[in-house]
Amino acid sequence: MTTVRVAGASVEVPCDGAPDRRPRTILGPLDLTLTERRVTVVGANGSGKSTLLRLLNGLVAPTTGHVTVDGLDTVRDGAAVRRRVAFAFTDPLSQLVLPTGREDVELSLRRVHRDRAARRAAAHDVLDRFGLTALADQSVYDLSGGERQLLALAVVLATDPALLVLDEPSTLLDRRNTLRLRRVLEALPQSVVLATHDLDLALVADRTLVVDSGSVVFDGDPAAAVAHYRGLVDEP
Ligand SMILES: Nc1ncnc2c1ncn2[C@@H]1O[C@H](COP(=O)(O)OP(=O)(O)OP(=O)(O)O)[C@@H](O)[C@H]1O
Repeated sequence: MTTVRVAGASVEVPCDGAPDRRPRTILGPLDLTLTERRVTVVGANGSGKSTLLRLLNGLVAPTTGHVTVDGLDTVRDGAAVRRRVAFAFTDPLSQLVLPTGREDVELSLRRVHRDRAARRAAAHDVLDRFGLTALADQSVYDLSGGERQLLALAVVLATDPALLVLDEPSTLLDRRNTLRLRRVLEALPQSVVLATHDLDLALVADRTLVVDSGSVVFDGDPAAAVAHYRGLVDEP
Protein backbone atom coordinates (compact mmCIF):
# COMPACT_ATOMS: atom_id res chain seq x y z
CA MET A 1 0.00 0.00 0.00
CA THR A 2 1.06 3.55 -0.67
CA THR A 3 1.85 5.96 2.16
CA VAL A 4 1.10 9.64 1.58
CA ARG A 5 2.36 12.12 4.16
CA VAL A 6 1.16 15.70 4.18
CA ALA A 7 3.22 17.61 6.75
CA GLY A 8 2.33 21.20 7.59
CA ALA A 9 1.32 21.73 3.98
CA SER A 10 -0.54 24.86 2.97
CA VAL A 11 -1.27 26.41 -0.41
CA GLU A 12 -1.31 30.16 -0.95
CA VAL A 13 -2.32 31.97 -4.11
CA PRO A 14 -1.38 35.54 -5.08
CA CYS A 15 -3.68 38.27 -3.83
CA ASP A 16 -6.82 38.54 -5.93
CA GLY A 17 -7.27 42.29 -5.82
CA ALA A 18 -7.86 42.33 -2.06
CA PRO A 19 -7.06 45.77 -0.59
CA ASP A 20 -4.29 44.40 1.67
CA ARG A 21 -2.48 42.80 -1.38
CA ARG A 22 -1.64 39.76 0.73
CA PRO A 23 -1.55 36.20 -0.66
CA ARG A 24 -4.61 34.12 0.19
CA THR A 25 -4.34 30.72 1.86
CA ILE A 26 -6.71 28.36 0.05
CA LEU A 27 -5.68 25.16 1.86
CA GLY A 28 -4.16 24.17 5.15
CA PRO A 29 -1.86 23.97 6.91
CA LEU A 30 -2.66 20.24 6.90
CA ASP A 31 -1.08 17.22 8.56
CA LEU A 32 -2.28 13.88 7.21
CA THR A 33 -0.93 10.37 6.78
CA LEU A 34 -2.90 8.34 4.25
CA THR A 35 -2.27 4.59 4.15
CA GLU A 36 -5.78 3.27 3.47
CA ARG A 37 -6.63 1.61 0.16
CA ARG A 38 -9.63 3.86 -0.48
CA VAL A 39 -9.80 7.45 0.71
CA THR A 40 -12.62 9.74 -0.38
CA VAL A 41 -12.81 13.52 -0.05
CA VAL A 42 -16.05 15.49 0.14
CA GLY A 43 -16.75 19.19 0.55
CA ALA A 44 -18.63 22.10 -0.97
CA ASN A 45 -17.65 23.85 -4.21
CA GLY A 46 -14.48 25.85 -3.65
CA SER A 47 -13.69 24.16 -0.32
CA GLY A 48 -10.24 22.96 -1.46
CA LYS A 49 -10.73 19.33 -2.56
CA SER A 50 -9.01 19.67 -5.95
CA THR A 51 -6.18 21.65 -4.40
CA LEU A 52 -5.64 18.88 -1.84
CA LEU A 53 -5.67 16.23 -4.58
CA ARG A 54 -3.27 18.24 -6.74
CA LEU A 55 -0.80 18.38 -3.85
CA LEU A 56 -0.56 14.59 -3.95
CA ASN A 57 1.18 14.34 -7.31
CA GLY A 58 2.95 17.70 -7.33
CA LEU A 59 0.56 19.43 -9.72
CA VAL A 60 0.39 22.03 -6.94
CA ALA A 61 3.47 22.66 -4.79
CA PRO A 62 2.88 23.37 -1.11
CA THR A 63 3.71 26.95 -0.10
CA THR A 64 4.68 25.69 3.37
CA GLY A 65 5.49 22.17 4.57
CA HIS A 66 5.92 19.20 2.30
CA VAL A 67 4.12 16.21 0.79
CA THR A 68 5.69 12.79 0.24
CA VAL A 69 4.47 9.63 -1.47
CA ASP A 70 6.29 6.52 -0.28
CA GLY A 71 9.08 8.81 0.93
CA LEU A 72 9.39 10.68 -2.38
CA ASP A 73 8.95 14.44 -2.11
CA THR A 74 6.41 15.81 -4.61
CA VAL A 75 8.59 18.84 -5.36
CA ARG A 76 12.15 17.46 -5.13
CA ASP A 77 11.31 14.10 -6.71
CA GLY A 78 8.44 15.34 -8.91
CA ALA A 79 9.07 13.09 -11.93
CA ALA A 80 9.36 9.95 -9.77
CA VAL A 81 6.20 10.90 -7.86
CA ARG A 82 4.25 11.37 -11.10
CA ARG A 83 5.33 7.90 -12.27
CA ARG A 84 3.77 6.46 -9.07
CA VAL A 85 0.77 8.73 -8.81
CA ALA A 86 -1.71 9.01 -11.69
CA PHE A 87 -4.16 11.89 -11.73
CA ALA A 88 -7.53 11.92 -13.48
CA PHE A 89 -8.91 15.40 -14.09
CA THR A 90 -12.62 16.22 -13.85
CA ASP A 91 -12.59 17.33 -17.51
CA PRO A 92 -11.79 14.23 -19.60
CA LEU A 93 -10.53 16.29 -22.54
CA SER A 94 -7.62 17.41 -20.32
CA GLN A 95 -6.53 13.77 -20.38
CA LEU A 96 -7.24 12.63 -23.93
CA VAL A 97 -4.58 13.75 -26.39
CA LEU A 98 -4.87 11.39 -29.38
CA PRO A 99 -7.70 11.00 -31.93
CA THR A 100 -9.08 7.68 -30.61
CA GLY A 101 -9.43 5.97 -27.27
CA ARG A 102 -7.40 2.95 -28.29
CA GLU A 103 -4.45 5.16 -29.29
CA ASP A 104 -4.67 7.07 -26.01
CA VAL A 105 -4.72 3.87 -23.91
CA GLU A 106 -1.83 2.40 -25.94
CA LEU A 107 0.17 5.61 -25.42
CA SER A 108 -0.34 5.31 -21.66
CA LEU A 109 0.85 1.72 -21.81
CA ARG A 110 4.14 2.55 -23.55
CA ARG A 111 6.11 2.66 -20.31
CA VAL A 112 4.63 -0.61 -19.02
CA HIS A 113 4.76 -2.63 -22.27
CA ARG A 114 7.59 -1.98 -24.74
CA ASP A 115 6.37 -4.74 -27.03
CA ARG A 116 3.65 -3.56 -29.44
CA ALA A 117 1.60 -6.76 -29.43
CA ALA A 118 1.61 -6.90 -25.62
CA ARG A 119 0.59 -3.24 -25.55
CA ARG A 120 -2.33 -3.89 -27.92
CA ALA A 121 -3.53 -6.82 -25.82
CA ALA A 122 -3.24 -4.84 -22.57
CA ALA A 123 -5.11 -1.89 -24.13
CA HIS A 124 -7.86 -4.26 -25.21
CA ASP A 125 -8.19 -5.54 -21.61
CA VAL A 126 -8.36 -2.04 -20.12
CA LEU A 127 -10.97 -0.88 -22.66
CA ASP A 128 -12.99 -4.03 -22.04
CA ARG A 129 -12.96 -3.48 -18.27
CA PHE A 130 -14.71 -0.13 -18.81
CA GLY A 131 -17.08 -1.48 -21.50
CA LEU A 132 -15.43 0.73 -24.13
CA THR A 133 -14.33 -1.82 -26.73
CA ALA A 134 -17.01 -0.85 -29.27
CA LEU A 135 -16.09 2.84 -28.99
CA ALA A 136 -12.31 2.45 -28.94
CA ASP A 137 -11.72 3.41 -32.56
CA GLN A 138 -14.10 6.38 -32.73
CA SER A 139 -12.91 9.96 -32.52
CA VAL A 140 -12.93 11.05 -28.87
CA TYR A 141 -14.85 14.13 -30.02
CA ASP A 142 -17.72 11.89 -31.21
CA LEU A 143 -18.10 10.27 -27.77
CA SER A 144 -20.61 11.47 -25.19
CA GLY A 145 -19.35 13.28 -22.09
CA GLY A 146 -19.78 10.17 -19.93
CA GLU A 147 -18.08 7.91 -22.48
CA ARG A 148 -15.14 10.33 -22.54
CA GLN A 149 -14.97 10.37 -18.75
CA LEU A 150 -14.83 6.56 -18.66
CA LEU A 151 -12.18 6.58 -21.38
CA ALA A 152 -10.06 9.12 -19.48
CA LEU A 153 -10.21 6.82 -16.42
CA ALA A 154 -9.17 3.86 -18.58
CA VAL A 155 -6.20 5.89 -19.89
CA VAL A 156 -5.09 6.76 -16.36
CA LEU A 157 -5.55 3.22 -15.10
CA ALA A 158 -3.51 1.82 -17.98
CA THR A 159 -0.35 3.38 -16.55
CA ASP A 160 -0.60 0.95 -13.61
CA PRO A 161 0.06 3.59 -10.95
CA ALA A 162 0.69 2.82 -7.27
CA LEU A 163 -1.76 5.56 -6.33
CA LEU A 164 -4.71 6.76 -8.37
CA VAL A 165 -5.98 10.27 -7.65
CA LEU A 166 -9.43 10.91 -9.12
CA ASP A 167 -10.96 14.37 -9.12
CA GLU A 168 -14.73 13.99 -9.37
CA PRO A 169 -14.60 10.99 -11.72
CA SER A 170 -18.37 10.42 -11.96
CA THR A 171 -19.70 13.91 -12.74
CA LEU A 172 -20.74 12.94 -16.29
CA LEU A 173 -21.62 9.29 -15.69
CA ASP A 174 -25.10 7.81 -15.70
CA ARG A 175 -26.13 5.37 -12.99
CA ARG A 176 -24.99 2.27 -14.88
CA ASN A 177 -21.54 3.70 -15.54
CA THR A 178 -21.24 5.03 -11.99
CA LEU A 179 -21.89 1.47 -10.80
CA ARG A 180 -19.32 0.20 -13.33
CA LEU A 181 -16.82 2.72 -11.96
CA ARG A 182 -17.56 1.53 -8.42
CA ARG A 183 -16.94 -2.09 -9.42
CA VAL A 184 -13.68 -1.19 -11.16
CA LEU A 185 -12.53 0.81 -8.12
CA GLU A 186 -13.48 -1.98 -5.71
CA ALA A 187 -11.47 -4.50 -7.72
CA LEU A 188 -8.38 -2.31 -8.09
CA PRO A 189 -5.39 -3.44 -6.04
CA GLN A 190 -3.94 0.10 -6.01
CA SER A 191 -4.57 2.88 -3.52
CA VAL A 192 -7.16 5.45 -4.57
CA VAL A 193 -7.85 8.98 -3.35
CA LEU A 194 -11.09 10.27 -4.84
CA ALA A 195 -12.91 13.59 -4.49
CA THR A 196 -16.61 13.51 -5.24
CA HIS A 197 -19.95 15.25 -4.80
CA ASP A 198 -21.63 11.83 -5.15
CA LEU A 199 -22.17 10.91 -1.51
CA ASP A 200 -22.99 7.25 -2.37
CA LEU A 201 -19.64 6.97 -4.14
CA ALA A 202 -17.95 8.71 -1.19
CA LEU A 203 -19.15 5.88 1.06
CA VAL A 204 -17.13 3.31 -0.93
CA ALA A 205 -14.05 4.02 1.17
CA ASP A 206 -12.02 3.03 4.21
CA ARG A 207 -11.65 6.65 5.24
CA THR A 208 -13.31 9.92 4.27
CA LEU A 209 -12.09 13.48 4.67
CA VAL A 210 -14.51 16.41 4.82
CA VAL A 211 -12.94 19.64 3.57
CA ASP A 212 -14.43 23.02 4.43
CA SER A 213 -12.86 26.41 3.70
CA GLY A 214 -9.43 24.86 3.12
CA SER A 215 -9.39 22.76 6.31
CA VAL A 216 -10.09 19.10 7.00
CA VAL A 217 -12.99 19.36 9.43
CA PHE A 218 -13.74 15.63 9.71
CA ASP A 219 -11.49 12.64 9.09
CA GLY A 220 -12.62 9.08 9.66
CA ASP A 221 -15.45 6.65 9.07
CA PRO A 222 -17.13 7.31 5.68
CA ALA A 223 -20.73 7.14 6.96
CA ALA A 224 -19.94 9.47 9.87
CA ALA A 225 -18.07 11.80 7.50
CA VAL A 226 -20.99 12.00 5.08
CA ALA A 227 -23.36 12.69 8.00
CA HIS A 228 -20.98 15.44 9.19
CA TYR A 229 -20.90 16.96 5.70
CA ARG A 230 -24.69 16.84 5.42
CA GLY A 231 -24.85 18.62 8.78
CA LEU A 232 -22.65 21.40 7.34
CA VAL A 233 -24.55 21.98 4.12
CA ASP A 234 -28.12 20.68 4.36
CA GLU A 235 -30.87 23.15 5.02
CA PRO A 236 -32.47 22.61 8.44
N1 LIG B 1 -4.44 29.03 -8.79
C1 LIG B 1 -5.41 29.61 -8.09
N2 LIG B 1 -5.45 30.95 -7.96
C2 LIG B 1 -6.42 31.55 -7.23
N3 LIG B 1 -7.39 30.88 -6.58
C3 LIG B 1 -7.40 29.55 -6.67
C4 LIG B 1 -6.41 28.83 -7.42
N4 LIG B 1 -6.67 27.50 -7.32
C5 LIG B 1 -7.77 27.39 -6.56
N5 LIG B 1 -8.20 28.62 -6.17
C6 LIG B 1 -9.35 28.89 -5.29
O1 LIG B 1 -9.22 28.04 -4.16
C7 LIG B 1 -10.48 27.57 -3.72
C8 LIG B 1 -10.47 26.04 -3.68
O2 LIG B 1 -10.46 25.57 -5.01
P1 LIG B 1 -10.59 24.02 -5.34
O3 LIG B 1 -10.57 23.88 -6.83
O4 LIG B 1 -9.59 23.26 -4.57
O5 LIG B 1 -12.05 23.69 -4.78
P2 LIG B 1 -12.93 22.37 -4.88
O6 LIG B 1 -13.31 21.98 -3.49
O7 LIG B 1 -12.24 21.33 -5.69
O8 LIG B 1 -14.21 22.90 -5.64
P3 LIG B 1 -15.25 22.21 -6.68
O9 LIG B 1 -16.10 21.26 -5.89
O10 LIG B 1 -16.04 23.39 -7.17
O11 LIG B 1 -14.44 21.56 -7.76
C9 LIG B 1 -11.50 28.17 -4.67
O12 LIG B 1 -12.04 29.32 -4.06
C10 LIG B 1 -10.69 28.52 -5.89
O13 LIG B 1 -11.25 29.62 -6.58
